[in-house]
Amino acid sequence: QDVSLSTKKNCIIYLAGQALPEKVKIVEVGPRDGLQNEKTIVPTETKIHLIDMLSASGLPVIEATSFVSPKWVPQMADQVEVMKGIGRIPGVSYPVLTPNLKGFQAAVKAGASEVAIFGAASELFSKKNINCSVDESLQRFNDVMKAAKEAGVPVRGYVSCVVGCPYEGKVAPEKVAYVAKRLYSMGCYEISLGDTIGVGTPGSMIEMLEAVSKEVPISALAVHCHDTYGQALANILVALQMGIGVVDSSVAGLGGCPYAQGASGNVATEDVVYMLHGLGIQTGVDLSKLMDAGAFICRTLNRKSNSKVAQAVCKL
Ligand SMILES: CC(C)(COP(=O)([O-])OP(=O)([O-])OC[C@H]1O[C@@H](n2cnc3c(N)ncnc32)[C@H](O)[C@@H]1OP(=O)([O-])[O-])[C@@H](O)C(=O)NCCC(=O)NCCSC(=O)C[C@@](C)(O)CC(=O)[O-]
Repeated sequence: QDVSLSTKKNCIIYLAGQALPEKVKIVEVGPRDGLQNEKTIVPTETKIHLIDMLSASGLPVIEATSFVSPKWVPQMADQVEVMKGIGRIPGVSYPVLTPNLKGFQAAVKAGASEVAIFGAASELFSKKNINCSVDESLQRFNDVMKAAKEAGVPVRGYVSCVVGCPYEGKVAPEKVAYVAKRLYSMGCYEISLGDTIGVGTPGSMIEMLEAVSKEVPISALAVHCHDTYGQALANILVALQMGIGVVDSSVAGLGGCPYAQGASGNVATEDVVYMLHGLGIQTGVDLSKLMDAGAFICRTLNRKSNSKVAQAVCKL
């Protein structure tokens, strides 16, 4: 079954009268967000092979690993070996998570040329995830940002729990707007808005995006949707309708945050690419090669893909 760009001829860049971006940048987070919660340690060679396959599929950004404490996230303890082992394709970016200056310095030493800092709109989640309050985290991120500016390293910013928190419940859009604005003002070139536990619906997404877009330009926003309640593609679609052109996703829908009980994987990259190509939106991704990467990691982890597209074409 051909699920490539066969629908491209019927380009619809308007959907129900609303303009959609002609191109979308996909930020593949599978090797980091997808694997960080795996109970069994995934061999470093497997991680490297996965990243190399994802690179070959045409993805422009692949979040490779994180420079966090191995006591907190043991699965990412081989971050240096991963960074040294991957075959980098020119034009592809391989950012890594850095929660503090220590992580930033180690990342740069290992060859990272882009990093991401990660905050939250919820106090309790911030405490559980990075062991500090939201304001303390912003202080730490300032230090990272200062060092990154000196080193000429671009920094992406995440805000977690943008519509709901596993510990606090509903999160007010103003809180999300506050943290997003602080990250943007300190110099993050892009702010990724994470529905960490996948509770958002198009209604709550629009409310949150309206509040955030008053503080941060739409052109600097990305959405990062987990698919716990099966709402991710609908939520991404409303973000596109609001003009957002950057979408985070995880091959085979792998993942979940270790500090967010009940969080399932990110939306599957295969499903996002299928939807975008069906809408006539360019991504530069070869869906067939992407599915090969998804099939490889599912085979290796001995599990079924969470991608509906992969299930439909039996590349499990
Ligand atoms: C932030 C800390 C380190 C604070 O942890 P802490 O315990 O408060 O840190 P500390 O400064 O007191 O140091 C304690 C120990 O950690 C070490 N340490 C300190 N920093 C580092 C570092 N960078 N790399 C390696 N080691 C580090 C430090 O050297 C020391 O080692 P010891 O003396 O005990 O041997 C910790 O809480 C942590 O590592 N948290 C990471 C949590 C994480 O990775 N969560 C998942 C990613 S976020 C996510 O998934 C959400 C997202 C982004 O996808 C978006 C969404 O979906 O919402």
